[in-house]
Amino acid sequence: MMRIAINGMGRIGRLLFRRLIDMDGIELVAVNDIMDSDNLAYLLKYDSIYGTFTGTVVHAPGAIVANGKNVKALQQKDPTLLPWKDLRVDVVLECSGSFSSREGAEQHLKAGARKVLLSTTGSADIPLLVYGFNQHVLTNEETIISPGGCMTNCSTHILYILNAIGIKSVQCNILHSYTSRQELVDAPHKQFRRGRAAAEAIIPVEIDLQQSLERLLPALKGKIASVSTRVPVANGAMADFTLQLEQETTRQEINKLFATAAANEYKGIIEYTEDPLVSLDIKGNTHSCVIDGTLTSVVGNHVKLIAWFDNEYGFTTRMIDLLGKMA
Ligand SMILES: NC(=O)c1ccc[n+]([C@@H]2O[C@H](COP(=O)([O-])OP(=O)(O)OC[C@H]3O[C@@H](n4cnc5c(N)ncnc54)[C@H](O)[C@@H]3O)[C@@H](O)[C@H]2O)c1
Repeated sequence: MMRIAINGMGRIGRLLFRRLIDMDGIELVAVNDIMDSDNLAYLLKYDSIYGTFTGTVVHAPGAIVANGKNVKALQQKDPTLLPWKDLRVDVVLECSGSFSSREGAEQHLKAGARKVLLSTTGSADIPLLVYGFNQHVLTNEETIISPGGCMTNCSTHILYILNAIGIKSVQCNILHSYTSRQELVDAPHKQFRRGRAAAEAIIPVEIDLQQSLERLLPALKGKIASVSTRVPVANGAMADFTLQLEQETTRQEINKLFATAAANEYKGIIEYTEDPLVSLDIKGNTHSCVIDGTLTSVVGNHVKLIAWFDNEYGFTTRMIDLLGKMA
């Protein structure tokens, strides 16, 4: 039985809670957030994206009881003060977004956890393991690991597969639902545009996707540019890749490449579809990316490829996959 704690019960932390509570081989022993646990229990029960929890979830003093299982609920801002040693926590799922550097994540180890799995890319000194790409390099020695972000999980496979033809350059724009790292109404923000009303505008934001892709695919260093455009929907993302390949290709060749990958070695990681999807259709999809073959277009060696993903559900699926490798 792997003993798990979740630090940061936001969108990602709560979705992991819902998915892990009844999972074989997992014991969810504690959650921690700076917010009150009765509020967390309420948000676990009623979710604006994925609907009402199908089991039972109630708040008890110092605990959240879900499907009859008692999960300790802590309210501690400083991770070094968390009782991970007493609770014999094997892995902390660090989902607060506040401890994504090595120094930050190490605080959970100091508190007595054996290992930490981030919910984002993290600093460059933390091993970056994208499930379905390089998770096999994980050794038992690693105590802090990163699964990449949702955008990295989508893009890595696509660029790796297309680089079999040869990529000269790639421009990537991830059209992404708004997140809590934006403001709902206009407010001051270090990245000015993230401070603009999230549900009112199409908002380009700076991202670190290029850096993580260059770490994973060093052969593409200097060939990648990326931006994310936040759009007024609460869930879902559409990645739009424009590539110059080393040689001319066809729409049929590109689609065949991805349809074959999805049906074989990338089964469960990549999906290929020719259905006329919109972003809502991707809700609850467990794949890292869903290639939309209807939108592939090619002019000579110039390729446009579109992939959908559920930034929450698809991503937490990969975190859970990676967790399974952390025994
Ligand atoms: N939402 C997404 O689509 C998505 C996808 C992939 C990765 N991520 C990454 O996951 C992380 C969390 O994202 P989110 O969307 O769940 O954010 P969120 O804002 O919904 O949740 C963050 C939670 O952490 C809590 N928190 C803040 N400081 C804390 C502290 N010191 N100790 C404990 N808890 C604390 C907050 O109260 C909140 O409940 C971020 O790093 C984000 O980049 C998010």
